Amino acid sequence: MAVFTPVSLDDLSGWITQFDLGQAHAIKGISSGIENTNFFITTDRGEFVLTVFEKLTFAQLPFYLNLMRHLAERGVSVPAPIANRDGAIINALHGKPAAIVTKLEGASQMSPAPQHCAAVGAMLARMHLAALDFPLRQPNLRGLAWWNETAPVVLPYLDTAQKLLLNDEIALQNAYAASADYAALQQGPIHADLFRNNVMFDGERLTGFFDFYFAGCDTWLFDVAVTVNDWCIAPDTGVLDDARVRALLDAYHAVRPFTATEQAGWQTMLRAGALRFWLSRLYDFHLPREAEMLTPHDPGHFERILQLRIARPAPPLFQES
Ligand SMILES: Nc1ncnc2c1ncn2[C@@H]1O[C@H](COP(=O)(O)OP(=O)(O)OP(=O)(O)O)[C@@H](O)[C@H]1O
Ligand SMILES: N[C@@H](CCO)C(=O)O
Repeated sequence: MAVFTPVSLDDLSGWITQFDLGQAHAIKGISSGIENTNFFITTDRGEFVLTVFEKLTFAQLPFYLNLMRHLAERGVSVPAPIANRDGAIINALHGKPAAIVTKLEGASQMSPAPQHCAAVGAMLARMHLAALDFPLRQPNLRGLAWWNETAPVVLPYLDTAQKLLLNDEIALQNAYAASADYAALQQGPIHADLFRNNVMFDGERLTGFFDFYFAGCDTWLFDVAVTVNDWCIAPDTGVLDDARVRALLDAYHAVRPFTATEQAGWQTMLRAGALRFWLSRLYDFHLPREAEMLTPHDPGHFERILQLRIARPAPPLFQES
């Protein structure tokens, strides 16, 4: 279980008195996360999620938590942060920043059908639009600057072919990011990590997006690419499934129409989406942090996806008439 910071019921009982949540009755570590330490907690007011942030700082967190609050207030279904009696939503626990948010109903849909992908596409577009007037600005901290910093750190662990793939892709993405086409892409706050395990479904009803702790300001197209690269593939091979790609993109397009510039950048952006997670998985694999128990994600999965997106064109963003 990836519990980096243990929290006992005793610890919680003292800490929770600053909130209007009544008494704490239970706390249970959640095993699946790899970035933060998460707990389900039960109080007099019901069930919530407590997150202790392992890497994010007090300075970075207001962006994520206020974005969640902003979206929740605009009817986008995301966990709503709970403020203490002073109005603070980020509070120290064992010397680390921590927050309590509402618990979403349902479970992750790890074998999505086209209708699940359509629900995700539509809500992603609604989320992009709803976040447009969010006043805080923070870059995507796992964006281009981080790729350029991280590539040299992981490069020594790669074989010759992998080094070539990584260096070529970094060069191509730098060139694209410097282009006029890139500058014309729609930007705003994005989720940036909208994998199947960060969305809840109750049957076919989407009950919420969560885990906003990689969110940042970046192109909307990058968010779509990251999402398609996880939701619309054969999990073993990374090959895109056209029916799911079409369902997700058409549903997004119906809410917020894609532009011709986005269409032109789509194939490159799918590669960027693969590169980002290949790099982070390589980093976590070769330079792991200590945890009580931790299984790193397989970097090879996104290496394959990157190779596939280079080799074969994906379905277009939309059909041009
Ligand atoms: N608000 C929420 N409502 C319901 N369940 C939640 C909520 N937040 C987290 N969880 C549960 O906790 C698990 C881990 O949370 P989360 O994905 O945020 O952790 P993480 O460490 O950021 O993980 P990763 O970065 O690996 O996706 C989720 O898979 C989900 O089951
Ligand atoms: N979604 C990321 C983990 C960080 O949230 C991955 O699958 O590598």
